[in-house]
Amino acid sequence: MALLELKGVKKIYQQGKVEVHALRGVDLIVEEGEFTSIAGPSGSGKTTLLNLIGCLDKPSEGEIYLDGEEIGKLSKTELAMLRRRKLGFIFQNYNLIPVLTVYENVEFALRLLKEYKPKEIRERVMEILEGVGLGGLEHRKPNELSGGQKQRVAIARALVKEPKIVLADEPTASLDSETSKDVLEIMVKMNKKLGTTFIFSTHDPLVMEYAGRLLKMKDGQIIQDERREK
Ligand SMILES: Nc1ncnc2c1ncn2[C@@H]1O[C@H](COP(=O)(O)OP(=O)(O)OP(=O)(O)O)[C@@H](O)[C@H]1O
Repeated sequence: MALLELKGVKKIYQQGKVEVHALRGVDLIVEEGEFTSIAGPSGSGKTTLLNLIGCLDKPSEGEIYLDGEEIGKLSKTELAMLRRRKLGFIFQNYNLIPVLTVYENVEFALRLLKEYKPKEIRERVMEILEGVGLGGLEHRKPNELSGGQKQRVAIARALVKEPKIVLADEPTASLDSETSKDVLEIMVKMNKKLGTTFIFSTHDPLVMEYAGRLLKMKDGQIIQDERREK
């Protein structure tokens, strides 16, 4: 079974009396270890699709299987557990906790899981911070970091629990092109090292260039699915 499978997924938002058809029947299979980017014009449904894959919302129709489980059948609590254990999120605006240090921001994601002993937590956090090139900066607060460094903290936070999939909504939108490149290189490196599946939504041609698979969306449907040799 594929890591992720969407079958006939539709999403309809109710805007007062008007129905907005954000996804109009999406079929998609994503295998473990893919580095996939979703492109498409504004309003084509990219964020809606990521939100459904991220178990932040449920489809109006169709089925989504994540690591063998159909997410439409899960309760809110089960969905939250699944999200915590199997998914990592990276956002355009980093979403770091400003009062916590770099170390504590990353540590927090592991503490939530309640599965690791303090020593293990320390080892894992330090290892992942080294991995994303933030060794030595663990005592800084987010406002003492550059944009690229903040996004690296977000990457470390997403990866520290070794999720099955990392979902990144416009991860380079707040970064200049040089920094975007650095951040993408880090994600490629972690994708290769840990085998984590990455799914991006983006307008950034650079992200599309790095992607091993490029999906194009239009009007709530996937209209192109292109794989590239890397
Ligand atoms: N909560 C909501 N309620 C009603 N309509 C919504 C909601 N969220 C999104 N939409 C609509 O659904 C459609 C798809 O939106 P979505 O945010 O998924 O597009 P997108 O491709 O991510 O766009 P962008 O590139 O601008 O972020 C749009 O028409 C949008 O207005």
